[in-house]
Amino acid sequence: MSACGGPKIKSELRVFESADELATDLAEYISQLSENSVKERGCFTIALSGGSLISLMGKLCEAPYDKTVDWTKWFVFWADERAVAKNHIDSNHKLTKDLFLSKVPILNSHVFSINDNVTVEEAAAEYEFAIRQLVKIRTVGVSESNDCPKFDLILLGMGPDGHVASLFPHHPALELKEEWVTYITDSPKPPPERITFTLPVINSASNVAMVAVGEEKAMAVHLAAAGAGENFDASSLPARMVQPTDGKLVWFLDSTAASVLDVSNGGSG
Ligand SMILES: O=C(O)[C@H](O)[C@@H](O)[C@H](O)[C@H](O)COP(=O)(O)O
Repeated sequence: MSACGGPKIKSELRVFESADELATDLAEYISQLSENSVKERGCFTIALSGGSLISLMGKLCEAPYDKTVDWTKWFVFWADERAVAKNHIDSNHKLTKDLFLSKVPILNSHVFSINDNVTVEEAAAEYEFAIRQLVKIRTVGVSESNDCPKFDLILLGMGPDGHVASLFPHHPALELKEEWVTYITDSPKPPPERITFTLPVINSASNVAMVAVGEEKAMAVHLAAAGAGENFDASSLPARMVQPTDGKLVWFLDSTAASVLDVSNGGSG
């Protein structure tokens, strides 16, 4: 692995020769954050996205993590979900259940999936309400700088267009300041209807990990992680708008996704 940081404060870039090496480090990173949160707060709140990220988390289900992680203290959320039935092939819940949740002893009552039986508008409102209840009792922490939930870790994939969660380039959802969870009906990546965390929630997390593998992500990684010109329109690249206020951002990249980066400019921030 080579490590370097971009110009942003509190961000780190981790570049790996292969997706397999990335997956090994990602499992260790998540397990360490889980251990720290359980020690400090008695629980670990983690929000997941869809895509290749979930299979890259696979090593967490293997030794030693299957035994060493305190799974009963995990509370699982989704940073975004597609508006399809929970058993549909496109469902992020199904993906996570098949590849992860079915393999580790996380309590069912600690898994906060998004309602697939109502409209996206209702599902987003319901999800935000559920998170508000958990913030009130401090199962989910609260940001010191605003009243946003402070997840211990939000894991995000990134599309070649720089979208994260279901926040797409130039979409009005990028501008939302008050909402914690919103919905869209015009996703350029199918399916069109989705529910997503907003940027204020993502940027209030204690830790955000952005995970990207593959050459098709290289240009977006370069622009989002390493910097772009001053006149760069941030809304054209949502990944660049991921800048935790008080938390730490770590990029996990394979060498192809990092191929356009100039790592010589790096250094942990
Ligand atoms: O549900 C989704 O579509 C996502 O949460 C989305 O933001 C995903 O993480 C990226 O598109 C990266 O996906 P890949 O890693 O599969 O390219």
